[in-house]
Amino acid sequence: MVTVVTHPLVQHKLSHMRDVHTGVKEFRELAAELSLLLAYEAMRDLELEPHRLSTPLESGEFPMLTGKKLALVAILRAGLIMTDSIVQLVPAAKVGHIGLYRDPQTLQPVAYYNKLPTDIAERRVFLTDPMLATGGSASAAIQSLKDAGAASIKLMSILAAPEGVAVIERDHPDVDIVVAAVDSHLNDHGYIVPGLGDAGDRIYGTK
Ligand SMILES: O=P(O)(O)OC[C@H]1O[C@H](OP(=O)(O)OP(=O)(O)O)[C@H](O)[C@@H]1O
Ligand SMILES: O=c1cc[nH]c(=O)[nH]1
Ligand SMILES: [Mg+2]
Repeated sequence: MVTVVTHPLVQHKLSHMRDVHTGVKEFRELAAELSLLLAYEAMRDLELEPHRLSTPLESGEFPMLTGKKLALVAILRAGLIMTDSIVQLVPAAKVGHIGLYRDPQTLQPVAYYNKLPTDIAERRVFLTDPMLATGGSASAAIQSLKDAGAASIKLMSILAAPEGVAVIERDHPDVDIVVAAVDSHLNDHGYIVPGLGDAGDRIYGTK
């Protein structure tokens, strides 16, 4: 299932991220803010259970998070900006990292790092990468999460191409996707059009 978050705040911030005139500082801030808004949607179905506590006026039962513990997993590099932001909302979550880069010629993902919480199998996993383009990187990252035992995985991206969404639906039909927009198509270099350019380079100022 793909959820496109159409909230005006999300769409407004995304348009600023797309703008070629938006500089590194603002791009980074927007990515972090958008990540919080996407997490608000992606975490909508977290379970609550009543907890007894006293307000200054009376005692009662009030809802608090329960159920499975959480893990945030970033696909390096660009996914880091998202986990760094979202962990503010769920400070008890563990954070994992999967290092992948996309070979510019073949567009195939190349793995270079993997560090996941040892109890990932018992956690609800929120995998972050701002860009879902061909879907190769996200599909490989989901496979390595499953190989490590993860059974509940949601993918959070800022922008997707229809091609990437189709790859995840084909390879991992059990994984829900939350995005701010699904764009038109990929160009010959595997870039999302109209897109926002190279997310990693725009976040870290490497171009
Ligand atoms: O869906 P795909 O076609 O696999 O492309 C998407 C990947 O490309 C970008 O990373 P990149 O390879 O530029 O690495 P970086 O984050 O280190 O810049 C992006 O952050 C995704 O991980
Ligand atoms: O458009 C794209 C495609 C892959 N990676 C990016 O950062 N941007
Ligand atoms: Mg990049």
